[in-house]
Formats: sequence, C-alpha cells, structure tokens
Amino acid sequence: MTSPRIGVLALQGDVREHLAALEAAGAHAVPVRRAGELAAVDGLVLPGGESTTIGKLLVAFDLLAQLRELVGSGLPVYGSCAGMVLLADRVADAHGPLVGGMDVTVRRNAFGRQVDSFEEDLLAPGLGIVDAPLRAVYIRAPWVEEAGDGVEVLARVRSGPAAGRIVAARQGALLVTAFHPEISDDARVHRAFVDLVRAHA
Ligand SMILES: NC(=O)CC[C@H](N)C(=O)O
Repeated sequence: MTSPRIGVLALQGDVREHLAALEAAGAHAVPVRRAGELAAVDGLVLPGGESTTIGKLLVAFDLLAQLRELVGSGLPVYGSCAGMVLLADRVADAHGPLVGGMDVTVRRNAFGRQVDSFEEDLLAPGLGIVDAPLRAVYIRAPWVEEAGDGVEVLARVRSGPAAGRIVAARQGALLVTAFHPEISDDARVHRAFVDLVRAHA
C-alpha cells in the first residue's frame, strides 16, 4: 500500500487542514460523513472541534456503532484535541457519547478557562520528531490525566503550569495528540500516522 486511503471525519471541526496535512504526508485523504465512506478507509482522523458536538453528530449520522466496531477490530485512528477526547475510554467531566478504545482518562479544557491557547516547542521521538522541535499549539486543549499500562506516552508538556502532563500517546493503532499539528504546517505527526496505517494494513 503505497498511498493509503485515510478518511477525516467531516461532521464538524478543522477537516480541511487535516486533509491537506494527510496529503502532504503521502496519503490519499478523503472526507468521511457516511457509513459507506467510513467502511472504505484504511485509517481515520478525528479532528479538533467540539467533542460533545462531534459525539452527538456521530449518533445523528448513525456512525457511532460502526466506528466503535472498526476501532475494536484494529482500524488505525488518529484523534487530535476533540478527537483525543472522543477516543478516550473515560472523560473526567460529564460527556455525551464517546467512541472510546484508548485506556486513558482525559480532562477537557485542561489548561484552564483563562488559557484559551498555549504554544511550545516539543520533541517526540515516538512520533519521529527528534532534531527540529514541533510547534505544539493547544487550543482549549485536553490532556491525558491517567493512562493504562498498555498506553505508550509519546510527549509531555515541557513548560508552564501544565508541565509534565501527557499530550501525545499511542495504544495499538490508536494515536492521540492534545495539540494541532495540522495548523502548524508540519506534516510529521501525520507522517507518523500514515506509517502506522501502513504497518496495520
Ligand atoms: N481545539 C479543540 O479541539 C478543542 C476541544 C474542545 N475543548 C473539546 O473538549 O471538545
């Protein structure tokens, strides 16, 4: 599979940016809104946006059960920000429907109500980000509060009051980041995900 077909869930959120980043990373990227489209992808991105809204829309578009089943059967999925919330098995505060699949507890808007956004340079060897740091942009971002034994921690916040918090993780074919690489014009996280999709094909 030279150019895997990777979908971006296109119900709400920053879909276009992910489609562009996936194409830059060597994938054939397609928006996904229907069951037939979801059934035809080798991997899926759950974009940033509003996790409660995306959860409700997954129910309204009749995609939630299918997506849970695909996650259960090993479909590679990358969740960024709101997408990370949706892939969590547990959310610290009340939440509507989740996709689940990753053995983590996530806290929404974890950087604090005053902190709408926060940026820093990040290295994440597990994501192939070794020499030049990635500009990590957090927008009303969640963090992983607790991770189960099977979860590989890929990055932690380096500075400020949130220092040490987990902001990137992987479990099997599921990848999550609290930040938004799709808006930093840096395709390395998407490239790591495309590699993950290839490895699971
Ligand atoms: N940029 C984002 O995706 C924000 C996520 C949003 N705060 C949520 O919990 O759904």
